Amino acid sequence: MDVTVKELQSELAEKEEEIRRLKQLLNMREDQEERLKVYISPEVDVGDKTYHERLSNADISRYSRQLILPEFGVTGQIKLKSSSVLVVGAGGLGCPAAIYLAAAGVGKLGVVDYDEVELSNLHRQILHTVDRVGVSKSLSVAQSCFRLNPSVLYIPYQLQLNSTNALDIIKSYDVVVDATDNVATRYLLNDACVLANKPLVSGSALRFEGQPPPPETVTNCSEGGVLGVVPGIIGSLQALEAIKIASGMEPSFCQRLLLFDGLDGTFRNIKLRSRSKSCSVCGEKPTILKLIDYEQFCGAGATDKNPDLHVLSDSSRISAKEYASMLNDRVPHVLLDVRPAVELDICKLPHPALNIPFPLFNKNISQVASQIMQVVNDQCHSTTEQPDGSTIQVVCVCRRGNDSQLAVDLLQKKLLSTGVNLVDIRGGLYSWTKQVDADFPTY
Ligand SMILES: Nc1ncnc2c1ncn2[C@@H]1O[C@H](COP(=O)(O)OP(=O)(O)OP(=O)(O)O)[C@@H](O)[C@H]1O
Repeated sequence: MDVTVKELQSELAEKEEEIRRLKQLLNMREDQEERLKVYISPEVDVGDKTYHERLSNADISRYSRQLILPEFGVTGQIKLKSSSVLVVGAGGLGCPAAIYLAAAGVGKLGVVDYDEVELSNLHRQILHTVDRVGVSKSLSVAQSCFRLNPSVLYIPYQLQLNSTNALDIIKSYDVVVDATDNVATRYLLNDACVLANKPLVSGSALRFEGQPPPPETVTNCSEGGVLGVVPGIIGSLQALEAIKIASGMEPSFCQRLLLFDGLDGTFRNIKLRSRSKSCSVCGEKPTILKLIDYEQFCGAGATDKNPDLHVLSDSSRISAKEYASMLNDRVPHVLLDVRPAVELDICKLPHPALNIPFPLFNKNISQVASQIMQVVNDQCHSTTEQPDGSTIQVVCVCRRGNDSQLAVDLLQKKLLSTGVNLVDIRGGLYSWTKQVDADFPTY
């Protein structure tokens, strides 16, 4: 009975939250419509596209500094105002891209993102705010842009762009900006834009670099890290390119790739080879005539959410709570932390740990295994047997409980004959915060 009441309460809370968000969206749309009546100049409707013939006085004041640019001028502004841009991804790249497109006066701005704002987004996803943690990212970006320029029509899409919905959404926009963070969506957007004949402006930013990384090193901001200003620079460049295309100016990166290195402050501009006649998407005899399953094609998910690995059997895993009891009971063991050294400065479990970052396991497992055995032997006075005859435990931990499993798996094969008992902490430091110490930081 209790469970049912709890379930109903949580369902009710979810519904209330949904109603709150829908009300927010409705208010925003109503407000927008009101202001649009004041701001928008006379329009001529041609099919499903709205063309503006002239600029209002408010437009002239607002855009005056770009109107006096001979390369852009009134013609460019009117074209921009008649155009629509879809920004896919409302994160580190999408925020700067969207705000500059809105500020410059694009006519319609669509923003796609399935995710919600998290605290760890705010150092670089600068249109979201502390009070919007938990709110839809696409809505949050639309709200921030609306505050800057209410004359733009904003369409937030809280959904994951996939092979089923992509063409339908893309077809009502003139330019598409890829501000996502995973390979499957990048392929999807490429093919969808070729099929729909829409220009695509792609960008990527990781660590200190604004460039696509080599496939074997593909990671994401959550794993690889990123200095917030780097996506700011790349997203702004994407906005510039999209504005040029939408306003009828010459694009700069057609068949070109710009590489940015924030560590040494350099830009490199690389010429790409021209369209291949044999390309299966845009070649002379294309074989891809409709969107395919890009997650399967890339062998990777279309979100950067890390799936939980299940590599070890239950007997090789302990919970964070069980480890806390081990510490409490002073059970002798070796704690092996496999996170990169830089992450140890952020937080550590309350027990001295041997730190061997996980990439070293793949590089030289023999050396790693002997390093661990040395520490185990030192601790047990040259024996793996404890006074009561049981074997000593090596407890492996990482941030989320994926690398720790892979590390234990590799070590178990290597140390099979030594009698060392290897386990990992299920869910890593995340579950330590959840199960043992709510004050322990998560990152
Ligand atoms: N297929 C997709 N459809 C809609 N949104 C997408 C899709 N793929 C990625 N995104 C969105 O693109 C954005 C990419 O931005 P970014 O990498 O800065 O954010 P993040 O995923 O929140 O970062 P972190 O890795 O720190 O969690 C994310 O908000 C993500 O939800």
